[in-house]
Amino acid sequence: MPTTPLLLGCIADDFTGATDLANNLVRAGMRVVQAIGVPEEPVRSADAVVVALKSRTIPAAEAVAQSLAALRWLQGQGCGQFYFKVCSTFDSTPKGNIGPVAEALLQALGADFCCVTPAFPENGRTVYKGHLFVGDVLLSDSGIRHHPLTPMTDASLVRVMQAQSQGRVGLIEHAQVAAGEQAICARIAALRAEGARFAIVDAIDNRDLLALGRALRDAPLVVAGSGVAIGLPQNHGLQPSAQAAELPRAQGTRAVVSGSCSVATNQQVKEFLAAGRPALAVDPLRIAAGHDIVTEALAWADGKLGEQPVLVYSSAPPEVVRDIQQSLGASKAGDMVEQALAAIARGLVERGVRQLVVAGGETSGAVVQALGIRQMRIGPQIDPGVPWCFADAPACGAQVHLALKSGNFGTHDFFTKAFQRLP
Ligand SMILES: Nc1ncnc2c1ncn2[C@@H]1O[C@H](COP(=O)(O)OP(=O)(O)O)[C@@H](O)[C@H]1O
Ligand SMILES: O=C(O)[C@@H](O)C(=O)COP(=O)(O)O
Repeated sequence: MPTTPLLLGCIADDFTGATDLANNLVRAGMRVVQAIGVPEEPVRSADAVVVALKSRTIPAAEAVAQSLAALRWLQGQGCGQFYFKVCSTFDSTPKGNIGPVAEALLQALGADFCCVTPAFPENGRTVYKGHLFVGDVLLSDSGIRHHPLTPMTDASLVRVMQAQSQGRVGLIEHAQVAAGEQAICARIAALRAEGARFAIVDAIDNRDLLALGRALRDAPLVVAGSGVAIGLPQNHGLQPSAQAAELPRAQGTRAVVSGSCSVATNQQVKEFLAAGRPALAVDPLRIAAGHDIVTEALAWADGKLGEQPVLVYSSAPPEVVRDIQQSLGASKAGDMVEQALAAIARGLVERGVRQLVVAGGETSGAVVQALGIRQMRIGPQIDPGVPWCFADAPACGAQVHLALKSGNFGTHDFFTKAFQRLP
């Protein structure tokens, strides 16, 4: 057992999501350690641990098994409350994995109900009447409808969650959330009395999330994007803190590896190219044809690494991704590209890159695993949802600053701005 029990035990379904959650907890006053997979040793000097899984798109039974293993470890650390971090765009397949994992966690905790909301207003994710908006448009009209692995075509979260769950899904509407903690608690009690297992919760601004956080003080489980995290540390007397954890000074050369095909990332790649910076495109069809893309990319990087960041990317617009998936299959194309980019990232760190931005959740998972990283310290925020982190990368015998950027997060100039934010 650690010296003091953890206040919050978190399980994130992907690696960028985990840093996003850790970032919001740190800003709201918690000391947070992010573990890659279930840790083998206890964590000391932390209020919360975020266990990062890569379970968003794997078969539901595997996602359940991994999440339960994480839960057992967190329970062993004395955690009093648990947080299942899902994507702010509710990315999931028709078979899950949000519903099956949430139900398994509830059962393991001996609980019968939990609130579910991906709302993250600071990043334009709001929920109203149970419908998820991304910026000004419904989820189903946003770029997420073209996601390579988890295209989201229905904005009704009650419907999406119900399709993945055995238990009944209800709704806590904005009027109740805006009325504050007591009204939310009353609505939760009513839904539980009606036999609902889940409630999608409307939230359109941080005030809503803070009220929801207070109402969830005694909830055993929360299923949410990172937004709700801003409202939980207050329940332990912790105050928001603008001071992110300090990280060591940055060293080495800089690189960006991007496997995200999301709208924001495509724009960030475009802006990097337009500035005439060194960039290399990776073509999935050439990987499939047996070309040694990894050696080619690293040979290219040998001549380019220096003062300015380099970019290696497979990011592409939806019509190009569609063609590639038609010829290779979506899952095979995804795996191949992830493995290639992960091997390239490892080669870049072996060549002295010590400041690495990775764009894409699945891509980040593959890169972090290839670097052998087990734990990350969370540092200053670059943009909402994306902090710098610092980690030992034992596979390369190095320490590295890493920014794991969710596909749709970050401003257009993220791939250059990020490096200016490091001490
Ligand atoms: N050009 C491409 N064609 C097909 N699939 C691709 C291409 N580039 C990347 N991918 C795959 O698309 C998926 C993108 O997911 P991810 O890395 O999670 O990004 P995001 O954070 O934008 O969702 C990954 O599995 C990646 O390997
Ligand atoms: O909640 C979010 O949107 C992010 O934290 C996240 O999980 C995004 O996933 P990717 O788009 O796959 O990076």
